[in-house]
Amino acid sequence: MTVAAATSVVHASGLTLRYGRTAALSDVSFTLYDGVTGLVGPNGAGKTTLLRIVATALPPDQGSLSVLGNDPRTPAGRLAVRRRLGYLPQDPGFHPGFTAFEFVDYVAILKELTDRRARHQEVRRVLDAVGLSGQRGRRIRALSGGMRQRVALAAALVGDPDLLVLDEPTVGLDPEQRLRFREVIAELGEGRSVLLSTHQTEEVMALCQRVVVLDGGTVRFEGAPADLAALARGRVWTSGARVPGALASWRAGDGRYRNVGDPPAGADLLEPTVEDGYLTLVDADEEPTR
Ligand SMILES: Nc1ncnc2c1ncn2[C@@H]1O[C@H](COP(=O)(O)OP(=O)(O)OP(=O)(O)O)[C@@H](O)[C@H]1O
Repeated sequence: MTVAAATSVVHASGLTLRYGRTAALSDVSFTLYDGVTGLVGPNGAGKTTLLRIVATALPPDQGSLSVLGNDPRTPAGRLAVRRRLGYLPQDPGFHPGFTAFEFVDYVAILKELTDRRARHQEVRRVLDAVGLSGQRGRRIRALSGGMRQRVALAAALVGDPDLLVLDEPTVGLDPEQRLRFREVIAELGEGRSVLLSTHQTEEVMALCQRVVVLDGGTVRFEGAPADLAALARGRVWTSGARVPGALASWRAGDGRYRNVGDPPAGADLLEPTVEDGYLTLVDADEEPTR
């Protein structure tokens, strides 16, 4: 047994999935450890598809996958994974007539928490963890988008799972809620494994110990956020005007342009960010062609 296999929470090798003629994932391999891992990539990169596969909601066409030491290809393996998994899908499928408490309680019943008293205690605990204690009697249809997102996260936390799979958990949240959410997720990442997708590269820097960049259904990078940023070292500079040949060139708040690409001689180089590193790998303007 290799060291990675002994300590990894998820190990994927050669995952491939097609939707008809669309190759959503092609030969995807990665390893997930304890802590928070961010999955980033442009629209259509395959992030939701990969999260669904890890959460055992979708079987891959090819490739091998081990989740929490189980093989999700077998019914017993899938059951073992689902008992220890919290999954926040992109569309949690709320019944709008449920209250926040009723929805999370419903999920807790599906998670086999049969003792009513203990279950209700657990529902109150997870609603409290996401700061919704005061809203638990309100109907989901009357909650704001950010509150609904928190209800969905609470549902994913039921039973204190060892692995959390969160599909764009901070989408639609205001800056204050996003900070609070990040705090909750960072705490959750201590002693367990969290895999989350996000379009926010600053979130990766703030929250994640590791990052996986997916583009066009393939893994372009896997490692620490600082190493992703370092890919752009010597390739980020400022200028007074937009640089047409750069990979990316945008006007910053100070009126100067920040450019990523091949700098001209004598360029005014800047310290790269995670976003800069990401832009060296992924052409943000390119539409997926598969
Ligand atoms: N049910 C489906 N049927 C057909 N094609 C699909 C289906 N779901 C996804 N796709 C296609 O598979 C590819 C990957 O989609 P996926 O939703 O996994 O990407 P994503 O990275 O999560 O995108 P986004 O950032 O926009 O949410 C895309 O080309 C998408 O159009």
